[in-house]
Amino acid sequence: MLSAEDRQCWSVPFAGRTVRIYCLFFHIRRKVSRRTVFFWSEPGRKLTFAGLGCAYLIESDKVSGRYQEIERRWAEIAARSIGSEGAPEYAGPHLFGGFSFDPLNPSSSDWREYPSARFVLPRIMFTHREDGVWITLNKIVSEYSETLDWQEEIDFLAACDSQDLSEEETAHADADIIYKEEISPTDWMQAVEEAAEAIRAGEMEKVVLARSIRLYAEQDYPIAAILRRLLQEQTNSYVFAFGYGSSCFAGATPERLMRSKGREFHTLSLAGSIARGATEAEDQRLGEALYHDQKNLHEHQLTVQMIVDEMRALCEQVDVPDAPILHKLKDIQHLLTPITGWAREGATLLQAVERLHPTPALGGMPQDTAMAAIRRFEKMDRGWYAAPVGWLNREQDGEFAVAIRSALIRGREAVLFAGCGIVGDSDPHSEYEETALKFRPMLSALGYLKQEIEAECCK
Ligand SMILES: C=C(O[C@@H]1C=C(C(=O)O)C=C[C@H]1O)C(=O)O
Ligand SMILES: [Mg+2]
Repeated sequence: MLSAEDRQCWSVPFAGRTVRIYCLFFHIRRKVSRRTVFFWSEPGRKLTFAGLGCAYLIESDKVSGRYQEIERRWAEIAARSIGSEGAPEYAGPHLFGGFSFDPLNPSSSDWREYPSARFVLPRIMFTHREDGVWITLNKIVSEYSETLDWQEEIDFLAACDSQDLSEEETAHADADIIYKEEISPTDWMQAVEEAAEAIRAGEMEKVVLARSIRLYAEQDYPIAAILRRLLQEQTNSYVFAFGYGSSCFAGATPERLMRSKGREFHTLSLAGSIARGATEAEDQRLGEALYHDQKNLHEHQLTVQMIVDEMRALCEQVDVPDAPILHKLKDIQHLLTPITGWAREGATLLQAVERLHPTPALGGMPQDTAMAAIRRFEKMDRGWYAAPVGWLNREQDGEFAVAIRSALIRGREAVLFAGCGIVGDSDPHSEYEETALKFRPMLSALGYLKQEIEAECCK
């Protein structure tokens, strides 16, 4: 165990100096192309993981059965892990990865590095908690392997020089945007209107429609600096990044899908949104308006209903409060209902993920009709956007969040995603405005909002 000098900043004393974990990882990735990296930090930042390299890869291109395949293959490896006895709970072998939103939707070239399911046991993993920092090294060995040799990992970590690292630390995220591309707002609002009509005609109850914005910058986007900004600005959200090959999918999502520890299962319904106010009084007024707004309550309640039904199938006992609470983030406030359960014997985290995904907060209701409507109306590939991403430990416990407020970044190009729940009385213009709020965390991390403000000031 290493002691952290500056616990607030995810710093570790390493190779004679203090480095920030996210810098270390994304810096190394930039230097050594085609590296696999991930980053995961819980809301409140009590637990942060960062991983580098791939000791073992588990993928599935199955349309159905992808959750079972990942679970089965991880259980085989995890059951045979040696050498980590006595490691603290959050160190030792952990598996990180995610699923695509809709394996039935044809995949676009943007998402070529993000298949239907991809999970990685990292070669090197940092765990950062309030009580310390651990480094885990993973290697797959067979009964014929000779002595274990970690020299390669150690040399690899020692190879990053401090000067380059400090450059990465100070690199600011404000890449100049030279080009912005998005689906025409009128076309998107037209799709929302058609979806709302289909709902009023009784075809379904709710569907979540998303849109994307594509940005081209003058230089490559600096991933470490983008993560630093997300960590600083989105304190109530999970900050995540999955870097495969030349791409990095990163974001700051407030939405837990499922966390399991033994038989304790924790999930939530997060749906229904309004802006934050410029003053405390305005903020309170907006919060009150959201809390009593029938359209938003309906959007929220459909999600609660589906999650509670699925939780009842998985759990012996399910607890759900009668009313939601307000959940305030930097740019937006939501309705949130926490839902907990005591799992039936044998129920697993990935079974829960399979049952819940997509909840009506990301898909709609009924699920199948909503998925077909998304394919018809959206005309884009969501890839891993709005899909489950997270981690599992050796006991098959872990946590998954849905990857919203996110962007797929490749070199100088970034594609951002945001969506919203459409119900019968949705107003296309307000839904468009709601997606605009949901783009803000990533736009700000990419340095775009600052430029917009500067442009406004210069007018
Ligand atoms: C789909 C997104 O957000 C979801 C939709 C919400 C809504 O419509 O009110 C609220 C939270 C999320 O469950 C997104 O951020 O892209
Ligand atoms: Mg909404």
